[in-house]
Order: sequence, then C-alpha cells, then structure tokens
Amino acid sequence: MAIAFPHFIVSDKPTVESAIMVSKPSPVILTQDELKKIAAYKAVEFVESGMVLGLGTGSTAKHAVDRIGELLRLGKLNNIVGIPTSKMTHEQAVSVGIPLSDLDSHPVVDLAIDGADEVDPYMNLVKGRGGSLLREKMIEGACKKFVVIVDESKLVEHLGGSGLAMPVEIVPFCWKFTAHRLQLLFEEAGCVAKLRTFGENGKPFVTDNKNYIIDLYFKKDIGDLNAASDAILRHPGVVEHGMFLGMATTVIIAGELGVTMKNKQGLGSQR
Ligand SMILES: O=C(CO)[C@H](O)[C@H](O)COP(=O)(O)O
Repeated sequence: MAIAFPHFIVSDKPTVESAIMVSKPSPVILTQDELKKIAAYKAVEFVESGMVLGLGTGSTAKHAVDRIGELLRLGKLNNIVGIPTSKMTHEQAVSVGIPLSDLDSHPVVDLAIDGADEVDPYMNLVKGRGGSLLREKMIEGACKKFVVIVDESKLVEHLGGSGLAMPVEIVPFCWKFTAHRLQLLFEEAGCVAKLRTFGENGKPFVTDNKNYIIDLYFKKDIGDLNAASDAILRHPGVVEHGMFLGMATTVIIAGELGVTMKNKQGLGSQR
C-alpha cells in the first residue's frame, strides 16, 4: 500500500518469525517524526473493519489515530470503535471522526496501537512519559493484540537503561512519603525519585485520573523486572507503574535501515 514514504516498502503482513525486516533499506535520512509515522502506518495495516481499537497516546500513536480517521473517511475502514487511552487522544479521535466507546461498554479490545518510551530485547516496555500509563495499561491489558510502534531510538538493553524516567502514577496524598519509599526501594540501583512538574512554577503534573507521577531515574540495571513491579505495586500510595511486562504482541521499529517487526512468539516476554 502506498504511504507518504515511497522509498519505504511497508506492505507485508506480519509473520510468526520473531524479527523480520519488512522494508527495503532507505537511502534517505528521515527525521524521527517521519520514522514514527512509518511505524504507525505499518501498524494500521493490522486494523480491519468492525474492530474495537485501543487508541494510544503520544506523538507516535497520534499518526496511527490520524491514519485510522483518514481510512474511515475514505471508506476503506468502517464500523470501527475506538477506546482512547487519554483525554488528549479522545479529543484527537473525535476530531478525525473515529466513533468512541470505553471498556465498560466494550470490555474486549481487538487491537491496540501505541508508542513506548523504551523497548527491551524481550519486548518489555516503559510507557507513561506522556502521563497516560494507567489508562494505557487498562486498555492495552484488555486487548487481544497490542502493537507497539517506535522509532529505533526507543530500543534499550534493559528497562531504565536510557537514563530517562520510569514513571509511577501515585495518589497525591503524602506524595513525598511515597516518592521516598520508591527511591529507597531501588537504592542499590542508584535510584532518584522526582515528582513530575510542569510550567515555570513547578506545579505538579496531574494525570487524567487526578493523580501525580513520580519519575524514577536509575543509574544501574534494576534486575528482575517482575520483582521490581511487585515491589512498586506493594506500596499503598502507588496506583500503577509504567513497566509493561509481557504485554506487547508485536513491536514495529522504524529505523534508518527500514522497518523491523518483532512478534512475541519465540521471543519470551521476560528476562
Ligand atoms: O506512554 C506514552 C504516553 O503515556 C507514550 O506512548 C510514550 O510516552 C511514547 O510517546 P512518543 O510516541 O511521543 O515518543
């Protein structure tokens, strides 16, 4: 199918191979946003008429939502129901004409498409630097297929390995206490816990669910991810964290050498 990047061929359907190159190498240097768009368009090829779709949040997922709206307008898709993972995506989906619902009315989601902040070799993810991790985890946890779309800058050897934030959504009540407890939990990994703020006055960033976000920064590998997940969730002030372990069924990676697709089968989901 022709998309906006004719030097990329991104029409192959996914196979069961764990990792395959699905496009020809490109001689053209692409911007990061162009790579995001290529991954997003490739993911939308999985969408079929009549599906209930989880609609992701962020600059990569935005391209997928735009594309789904475009295919609806062109009559190439119909009977789609979207479940947005944030208020922002809700607004975008309305603006491009995607009919919307929620998990109460549609508890089973056929396919979700979303970006990620980090992807490890086992397809575990860090999500939530855009602040929508709770709704993303609820909706993507309810879907039959979860297609993650990234440019190659998101690939890491181990989660937390980019040196950037690992978000944890917490209740605002005594947030300093919870932040301190989270930092202590990962003391050996050199963890620093910071309240996410915005604007010049450093007001707390408030999620769509009226919670705060503590960003954890690690100097070292945090080791066993399931153990880390359990330990974080054991704190009563924690609502959810941004590690998405074993949830992705497909990861589409757009890079300078083309598009690579990894499927869950044969890869394992944990380390
Ligand atoms: O988890 C997310 C939002 O909560 C996003 O998917 C993640 O932050 C990636 O965003 P982008 O596509 O803009 O790089």
